[in-house]
Amino acid sequence: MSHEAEDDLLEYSDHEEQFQVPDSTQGVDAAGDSTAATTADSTGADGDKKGSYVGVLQTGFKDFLLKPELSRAIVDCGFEHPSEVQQSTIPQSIHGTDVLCQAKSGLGKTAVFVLSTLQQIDAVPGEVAVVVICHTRELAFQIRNEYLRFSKYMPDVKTSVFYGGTKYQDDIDKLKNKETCPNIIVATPGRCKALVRDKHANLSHVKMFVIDECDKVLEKADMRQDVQDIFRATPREKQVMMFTATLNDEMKPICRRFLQNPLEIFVDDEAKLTLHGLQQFYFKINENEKNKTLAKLLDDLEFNQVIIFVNSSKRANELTKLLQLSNFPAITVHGMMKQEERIERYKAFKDFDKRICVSTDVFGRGIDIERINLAINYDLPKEADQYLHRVGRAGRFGTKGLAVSFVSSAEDEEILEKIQSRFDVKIAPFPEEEGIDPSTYLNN
Ligand SMILES: Nc1ncnc2c1ncn2[C@@H]1O[C@H](COP(=O)(O)OP(=O)(O)OP(=O)(O)O)[C@@H](O)[C@H]1O
Repeated sequence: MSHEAEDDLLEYSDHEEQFQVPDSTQGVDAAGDSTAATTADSTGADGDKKGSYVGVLQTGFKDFLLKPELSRAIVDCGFEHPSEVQQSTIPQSIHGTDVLCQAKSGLGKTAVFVLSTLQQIDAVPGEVAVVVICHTRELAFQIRNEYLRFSKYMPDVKTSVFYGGTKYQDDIDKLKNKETCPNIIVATPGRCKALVRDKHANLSHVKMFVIDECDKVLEKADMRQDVQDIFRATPREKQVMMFTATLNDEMKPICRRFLQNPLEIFVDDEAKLTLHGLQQFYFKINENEKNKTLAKLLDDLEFNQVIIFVNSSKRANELTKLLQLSNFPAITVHGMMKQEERIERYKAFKDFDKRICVSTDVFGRGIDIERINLAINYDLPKEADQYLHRVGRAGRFGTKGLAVSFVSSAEDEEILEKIQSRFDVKIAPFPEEEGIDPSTYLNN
């Protein structure tokens, strides 16, 4: 089997789709909306301003005493105050402590590991010091871009992204040349494992190992095995950090096998995973009413950008065609597309060139598109956790947003019930008569 064919199998697939008392001595509850943070209402005077949600913490990034080149980049990125999860994690993670961190969607988990690794890195040419693993190619691409943003004033630090569906030889060439060999690798498990197995990636100098969306990455045996193989190629002594918004009790011990005496940050109550800036509604309709309802929503609602989730690549293609025929300028991203095209479309959506994106769960987690204020579940996901991740694409970093889900079967109704009871969120019938005041879900 060719490398590409092989690691394609091991990446996240569309069809794969089918919370908690801190229990460590170092456990901390950093749900992200307890005490201080809830006092900041995202609909307040400057409530639309990104980051204002967490401003009440009254701490600044300067309190972390980061390298000046990192502090400068933080200012350039427009980060004023650390979010609660950043506040509770960074002071220890920058000193090498292992971390297992659960915090709700969109509140800046990425910056925790990007800043921590950049703070500690000693970039030796030709040596890989940091490995970051995540479950999808677009997320890997996005994380690499975060590294580029924050290492802007650290010219010696080189970061590369490796994932399946691209030319294997290009990765090999990059790794074998001391001038281009990255100090930080961001990768999906399949490609990274192949590079390690074939001895193109030397991980013997790795000092920090990160798994983003760790519950997803370690959930299925094949991906977990790949990560274990990569992990084994790194030295025993290193810092390991893991992040996710959802972490059930079965996954915790699996994650802990990779960790030594970690700082554990859990959301002690699943209800706290609810995003308060996000309004959530449903339509109970038949399957054959979905298209008409969707078109009406897209006409009636005011959105900056919208993401529409479906449960298969085929449905994504069909729905996109239909929307285009109705003059909605939609694009689609799913796992059955050429990789370059996937990334091109991700960029077009991220750069606001496109406003409507139909996607499978390839975009269901981790993807951060600032202007999405509307998430639609054309198909309801099969798991309550996945609902939380999907709707979290809207309402990032305390901004406002709207989530609308179509419920069209008895199975959907059960899932809706589960979501509401587990996350203590009220998902109301969509108010068709009175409509929704756009100021409640539209960010300035
Ligand atoms: N302190 C901060 N101030 C302002 N913006 C921030 C801050 N921290 C993070 N952000 C921004 O918030 C957005 C969400 O961050 P990020 O993608 O890291 O969230 P996340 O916790 O990983 O979410 P998810 O669980 O959905 O993956 C990003 O656009 C990021 O740049």
